[in-house]
Amino acid sequence: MTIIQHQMSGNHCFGCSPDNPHGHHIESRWDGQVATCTFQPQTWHCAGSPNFVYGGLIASVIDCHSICTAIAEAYQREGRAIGTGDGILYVTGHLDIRYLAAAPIAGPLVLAARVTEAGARKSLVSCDLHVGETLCAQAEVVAVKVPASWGDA
Ligand SMILES: CCCCCCCCCC(=O)SCCNC(=O)CCNC(=O)[C@H](O)C(C)(C)COP(=O)(O)OP(=O)(O)OC[C@H]1O[C@@H](n2cnc3c(N)ncnc32)[C@H](O)[C@@H]1OP(=O)(O)O
Repeated sequence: MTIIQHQMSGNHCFGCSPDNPHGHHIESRWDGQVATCTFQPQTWHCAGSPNFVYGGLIASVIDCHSICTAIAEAYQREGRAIGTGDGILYVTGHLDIRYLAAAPIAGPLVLAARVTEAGARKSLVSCDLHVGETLCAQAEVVAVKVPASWGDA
């Protein structure tokens, strides 16, 4: 399955660049409809309790995974392999997360995202985050298309 981040050059993102030494290095696997991501939290990613994952970390991985899903779907809509031809870039316009159950720090966090609506300037992405059988968070993301030069600004 295609790893979205491995197809894109010039990616400095804290959440998903393979080249950012301080980042989370998330990897989003795209099957043409759904993108999945598995993220293993570390003990220092905890919330007030050492046993549960910090909500900001959950937001971070959902954000990045969802935007990369929007990017992958946009390339597909144009009939191009990810990262080929003129760059396609989306940024987060709106991130709406419902934290439904505390996520055990033992993880792993398993994310599944899909584009639910796609327009010329924005895409809506829905993302679920499970640990085991438990749906811990559910998010709706507005991904807004920006010029590829945004990545170099
Ligand atoms: C190659 C590497 C790739 C790596 C992936 C990186 C993932 C990183 C994810 C991030 O963290 S990105 C960083 C956090 N986000 C930002 O910094 C974005 C800051 N905001 C902006 O730059 C602008 O406000 C934005 C580009 C989002 C919108 O400005 P525009 O002037 O381009 O939007 P415009 O007003 O023309 O609206 C275009 C469409 O988007 C919609 N829209 C814009 N901002 C929105 C918003 N905030 N919420 C909801 N919808 C929004 C707007 O309604 C409209 O919808 P319609 O086409 O249906 O009319």
